[in-house]
Amino acid sequence: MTEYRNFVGGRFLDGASLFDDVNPVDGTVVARVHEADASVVDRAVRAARTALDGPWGRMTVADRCRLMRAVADEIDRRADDLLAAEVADTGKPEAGARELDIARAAANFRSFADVVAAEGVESFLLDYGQGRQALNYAVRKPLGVVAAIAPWNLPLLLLTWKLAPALASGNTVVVKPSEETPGSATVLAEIMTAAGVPDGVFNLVHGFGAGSAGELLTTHPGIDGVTFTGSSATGAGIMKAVAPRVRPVSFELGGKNAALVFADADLDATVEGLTRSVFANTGQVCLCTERVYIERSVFDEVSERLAASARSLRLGRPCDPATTTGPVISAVHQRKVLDYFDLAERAGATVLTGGQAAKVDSDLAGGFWVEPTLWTGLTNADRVVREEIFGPAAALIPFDTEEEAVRLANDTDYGLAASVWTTDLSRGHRVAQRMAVGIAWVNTWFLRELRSPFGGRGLSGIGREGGRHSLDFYTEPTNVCVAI
Ligand SMILES: NC(=O)c1ccc[n+]([C@@H]2O[C@H](COP(=O)([O-])OP(=O)(O)OC[C@H]3O[C@@H](n4cnc5c(N)ncnc54)[C@H](O)[C@@H]3O)[C@@H](O)[C@H]2O)c1
Ligand SMILES: O=C/C=C/C=C(\O)C(=O)O
Repeated sequence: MTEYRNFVGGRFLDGASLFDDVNPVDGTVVARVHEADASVVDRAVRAARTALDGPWGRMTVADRCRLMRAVADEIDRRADDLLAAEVADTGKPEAGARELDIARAAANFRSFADVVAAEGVESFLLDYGQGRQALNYAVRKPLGVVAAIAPWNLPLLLLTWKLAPALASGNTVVVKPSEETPGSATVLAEIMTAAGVPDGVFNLVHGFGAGSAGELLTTHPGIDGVTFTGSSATGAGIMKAVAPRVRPVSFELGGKNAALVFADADLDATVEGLTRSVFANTGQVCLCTERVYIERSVFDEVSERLAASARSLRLGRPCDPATTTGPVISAVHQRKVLDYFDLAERAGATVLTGGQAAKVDSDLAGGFWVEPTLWTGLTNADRVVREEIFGPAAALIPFDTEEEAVRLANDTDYGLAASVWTTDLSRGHRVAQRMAVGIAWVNTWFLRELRSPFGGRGLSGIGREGGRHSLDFYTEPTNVCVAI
């Protein structure tokens, strides 16, 4: 049986206890995971501090960026091992995981190597009277020892989205992957060593959240900042944990994302795009659409075509090329999603498609399967339309005017993403700019420019990461003012 160990100061360490790593496709145990206790977490934070004060802390930007590219190359070389670990933990279809999760991990490191290598020094000449001048320049220094806590939906993509800028900026890290998906982060530890990243720069602790490695890490006095991706509730808990020491946080949290479909949209492209935006990764992407507002004149046509597209999705084994959709991550999450299915029906929803636990082959019956689901007959007042489900489901709601569409879309406590579908690009720009979100797509979805600001507002997060925006979190500028 595979065992996933903690990785501290360049060595794999046993944990105080073991927990099961379950494959959501069939409910079988695929590995045993070493849970880090307080002593292992403390050793990891100390190793990170020691590394920061060692050769890594004195490394030139050019050498660090060279190492980031070496990590990306090693990710490419170990792609099959990363894919196997990610698929065993998540049950997601192999083709999609290779194309998105694994490929983006390498791209994240290359993107931030480019950003850091190109980053200059911000400077200003101050004229302060009688011909006198002062030169101001801001040098960026690493934040220090960064705690990176990742979720289970895009484990490697989201972990490396934090790791790449953190390491490229000269920090050292202690990462805590989700207890549901320990595998790819453990392979990444091997990759770091193989790429030449010095011992102690990358440390990995396994475990759970409150009362386990996650909370032990965020409350550790040796942590200089926390970057976290996960639920809004957990984000709030982490804010409390770091508040006594006033440590900075960067949060990518939940979403309740809207799509606006106008009557003049290219309906073929829109139905294809919406099918991806609602059901990608079995709806377990914080950017997924869970509210689809459709101009009334095309409401019936779009609803019927979207339902037909959802019914064409194929739930099955990750290795089957015909599989489009995997299970949800766990029995607990399956119950949460099914409870929302029940809530929708109690709220009077019409189930266009889905609404139940999915029927699968007997050898998969131990897995956590749900039907891709679409509802009509709900409103913004319903809990199912206000609360994040984080599963393969969306409510379809009609609108009559652009103003009404904008109001409905922005009527949420979240603020992560939106998509606007129209062939009138003036309207596309106008409506996208009015979305109270971090990222608004027009006639596309989940198309990512890694240098652009990415993140959410309200319950969807704090801060932006991406390109130079990541440097605002992972570095601390010191402005030097020199009287000339
Ligand atoms: N905005 C994004 O980019 C994004 C990405 C993925 C998931 N999410 C959100 O995350 C949720 C689903 O993912 P999840 O169930 O893994 O989220 P989660 O918040 O339960 O867990 C995320 C991570 O935080 C850890 N954790 C939990 N409690 C903690 C605590 N008190 N202290 C420290 N660490 C703790 C977990 O062990 C895990 O590693 C959904 O709400 C989804 O929208 C957001
Ligand atoms: O589930 C959340 C997905 C987040 C995606 C990113 O952070 C990204 O594409 O960089």
